[in-house]
Order: sequence, then C-alpha cells, then structure tokens
Amino acid sequence: MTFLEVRNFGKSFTSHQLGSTRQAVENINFDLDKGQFIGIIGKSGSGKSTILKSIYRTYLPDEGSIYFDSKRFGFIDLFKASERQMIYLRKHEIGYVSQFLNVMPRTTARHLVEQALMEMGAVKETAAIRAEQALTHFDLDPQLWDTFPNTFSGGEKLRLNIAIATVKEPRLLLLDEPTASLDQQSKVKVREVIEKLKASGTTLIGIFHDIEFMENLCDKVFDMKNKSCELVHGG
Ligand SMILES: Nc1ncnc2c1ncn2[C@@H]1O[C@H](COP(=O)(O)OP(=O)(O)OP(=O)(O)O)[C@@H](O)[C@H]1O
Repeated sequence: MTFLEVRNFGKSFTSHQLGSTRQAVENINFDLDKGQFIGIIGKSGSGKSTILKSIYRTYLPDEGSIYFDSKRFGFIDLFKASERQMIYLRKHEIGYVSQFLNVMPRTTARHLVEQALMEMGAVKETAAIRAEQALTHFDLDPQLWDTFPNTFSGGEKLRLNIAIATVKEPRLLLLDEPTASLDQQSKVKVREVIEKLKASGTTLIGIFHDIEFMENLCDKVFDMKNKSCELVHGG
C-alpha cells in the first residue's frame, strides 16, 4: 500500500516588498511505498527544499495534496491536517533534518536527545543510555554533551540534529541536505544510520548534492527538471 502520495503539489510565495507572487514549484507528483527512499535532485532554487518543508508543513502548501499513512490518523492529507495533528505528527511520526539546528535554546545536547527519546515513550534511564549511544555514534565530543549547541560548529550542529531526529525512529524522515557540511567519516556514519532506519521500515525523502552518496541508497530518484521519477537499480 502507498505510504506517501504527492499529488499535483504546487507552492507560490508572495513578496510583500515587491507586491508580487512567484510560483516556486508546480505540478509535482510522486508516490512512495513504506520503507522506500526517494532522492530529489535538481538545480539550486528548483524547489527541492520547498517540497520537504511543505510535507513537514513548515510551509503551508497552496495546491494539491500529500497523503500520508499515519499510524495515529490513518491516511491523512497533510495539507488539510489541523495544526494540532501536525504537532503530533512532527513529534511522533515525521522527522526533519536540515543543515540548520532549530532547537529549544539553553538546552544541552544531551538533554535534547534525551527529550526526543522521552517524547517517544522511553523512560528517563533508558533515554539517558540511548542518548549517550547516539551522541557517541555521531562522534560528538563528550565534552560538548553538557553544553548548549548554539556555539557548536556547523558539522557538530548537523550531527546533533541527525542524532535528535533518528533516535525517534520516525515513520517518515525528511533529509534536507543532511551531509552538506560533514567530512567523509561523518558521512559514512550518516549513511550507516540511514541504512539501519531503512532496514527497520522507515520511509525517507532526501535531498543530497552529493549524488554519489545517494546513489546506492535510493530506490527512486525524482528529478525536478523533468518532474519524473525513476527507479534506481541496487537501491
Ligand atoms: N520562504 C520563502 N519566501 C519566499 N521565497 C522562497 C521561500 N522559500 C523558498 N523560496 C523560493 O522558492 C524557490 C525554491 O527554493 P528552494 O529552497 O525550495 O530551492 P532548492 O531547490 O531547495 O534550492 P537549493 O538547492 O539552493 O537549496 C527559490 O526561488 C526560493 O527563492
């Protein structure tokens, strides 16, 4: 059964400064089965992030629908979901990782990961153990665990971001260039976690500029240029 259905999706932005509206993306269609990984490729400004942000409802979409097979709400059109439903889905079912850290201020790295685990129902002791495992896996220096991440380097923020999103083992994970500022070794770690999540049934949508990184991971590639989806062999 289809897990995610993007139908005739479009989004435009209005500039109050210019007093005009610009169509950022239009007529996007693709499907995903549970456990599949789709990579989105296309030139800068073609609307890749806009698609992900609209699925996560950071942006309010204005055309089409995105049906998501939610454990809690059944097959739900994310564009019509209430704000309350979206808050639940972001907490429990849909994860989003970007290059930017957007977390509660004055909260330590350790606490952020623990909190993510407790939101998923882990008790404090289990959350504490699993948080340390995740921070270790993503090579975050233990000296940083009890500090606030606002002063972390770009790569450190990103690794923490990935740790927070992946410990929750979301049903759908949106990856908006999660390897952008990572070195080769960290990319390998991200890859390992993506493979693990995929094997456990997580459905993923990812934007990567590093096409090589994407190649053997994806089942499908959606090309913004011709708005077509192709199956990838060996994904
Ligand atoms: N919040 C916003 N307000 C106004 N315009 C926006 C907004 N977000 C995106 N856009 C515009 O929508 C278009 C698509 O942007 P988007 O970030 O989705 O592209 P992208 O393909 O992800 O680009 P890149 O690869 O450079 O990250 C761009 O022209 C961008 O300027």
